[in-house]
Amino acid sequence: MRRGFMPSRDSERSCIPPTIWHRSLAAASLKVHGIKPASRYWLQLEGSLTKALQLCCQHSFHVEVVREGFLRPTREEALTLNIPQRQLAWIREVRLCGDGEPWVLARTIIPRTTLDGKGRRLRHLGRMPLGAYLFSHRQWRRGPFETGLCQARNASQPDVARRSCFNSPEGSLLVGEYFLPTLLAAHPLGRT
Ligand SMILES: C=C(O[C@@H]1C=C(C(=O)O)C=C[C@H]1O)C(=O)O
Repeated sequence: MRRGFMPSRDSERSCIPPTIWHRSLAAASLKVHGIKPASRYWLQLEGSLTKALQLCCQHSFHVEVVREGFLRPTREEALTLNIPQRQLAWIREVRLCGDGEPWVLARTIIPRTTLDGKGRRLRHLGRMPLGAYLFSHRQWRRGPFETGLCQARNASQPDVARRSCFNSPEGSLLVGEYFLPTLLAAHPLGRT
């Protein structure tokens, strides 16, 4: 079982806690005393997370860009994407907010080669959800999910996450989604 420990990087600036990645939800479940039903629901959700969150909103959904730019991925992220360990990548960290409050933190790593050609659009998403781009271009295919166990530093931080690679002829990118307690409390089983 491949496990990746993502040590805190720029931890004083990143809002995302260090996370240990496991090949599957079952593998991650063996490491903790059970994973809550609400966490399981969101960890296993198929399709666009953005769309699922929008269905839970009473009045508004928006993306807050926390930081975006050419930064160095962690060694573990570079290994996952099979890119040189010291190569910069376009890194996007956002909050996905429902009805005005953050529900999901997301961290996306986009290798430089993926930004060539049509992929250059990925540097200019701004407040447009990444999923709106990926799921509207058929050449992008999502790989399997890994489950992450976060080292939350306080009760407002996520304790579970998922991540997957999206692949296309233009290249790949790695999307991590960290589920906040606010979402799990308000919408334990998604739209009701
Ligand atoms: C991949 C998706 O895009 C979402 C939007 C993101 C963004 O705008 O940066 C990042 C992760 C996702 O939760 C999705 O909607 O499933």
